[in-house]
Amino acid sequence: MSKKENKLEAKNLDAYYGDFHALKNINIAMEEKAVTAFIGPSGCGKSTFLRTFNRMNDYIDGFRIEGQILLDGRDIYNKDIRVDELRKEVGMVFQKPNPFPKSIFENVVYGLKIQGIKKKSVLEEAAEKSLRHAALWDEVKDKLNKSALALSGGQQQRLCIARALAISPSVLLMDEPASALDPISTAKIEELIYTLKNEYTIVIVTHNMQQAGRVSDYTAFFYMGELVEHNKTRTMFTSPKDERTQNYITGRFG
Ligand SMILES: Nc1ncnc2c1ncn2[C@@H]1O[C@H](COP(=O)(O)OP(=O)(O)OP(=O)(O)O)[C@@H](O)[C@H]1O
Repeated sequence: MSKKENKLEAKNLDAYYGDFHALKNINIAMEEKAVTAFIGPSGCGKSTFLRTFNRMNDYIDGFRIEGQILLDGRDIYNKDIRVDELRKEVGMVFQKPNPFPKSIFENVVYGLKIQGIKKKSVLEEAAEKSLRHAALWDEVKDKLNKSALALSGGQQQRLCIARALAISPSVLLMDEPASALDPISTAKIEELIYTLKNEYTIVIVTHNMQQAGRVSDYTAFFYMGELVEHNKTRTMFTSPKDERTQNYITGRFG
């Protein structure tokens, strides 16, 4: 099998919140249609780094980057990049499920409606496809017009994944997507991530090392704003190269 292309890359990336140097000379290339987990102790920069891939940090006063973030080889911080177009390509799911106070159906088709798609049959088809993809269809198909807020936390998170998938991204960023969920819902999200990687490039921030071991092909370990080590997950967990990685994965700090 030929080697997969690099979907996402960071080159000599530094990031700052005002004077605070949050990410220090990060270099990484992430394969397409693979799952990469970002691990590391609290405050080491995982979420900051994740958010650079869809420019979510742009909203934060005083935040700036140096270096490059490439999506399919294109620098997404270039002046000619439209951020709304970028976010269609790079979807995001957050730690706490954040459905809108609308019906299940309206949540899923929200992004499509913003794009101006009005035709009912197109929206219905997209809603079903996305909900099936997010492994939620069977649980909600008879109550699409009910409020999304009446769903369980785990269902709400899968709904948010369906909402992200509806706009056909190629990358899915997930910031601790299961940390607010019970073990059964967590297992469902993990299974889902495993199936989604056939079609999407997935980057997941997780505090749970077992979870990183279960769902990811590659793991990147961050420590105090540095990328210490990036390798195949199995290699990283069995024979880490750096002492700091070893200390972290054996629970000696963090
Ligand atoms: N909006 C902000 N303004 C200023 N500093 C920030 C901001 N967001 C994050 N930071 C700082 O940047 C550093 C990295 O934070 P980040 O949230 O990326 O870490 P993290 O590894 O994701 O942590 P956690 O695992 O606790 O979520 C921390 O020192 C944090 O205090």
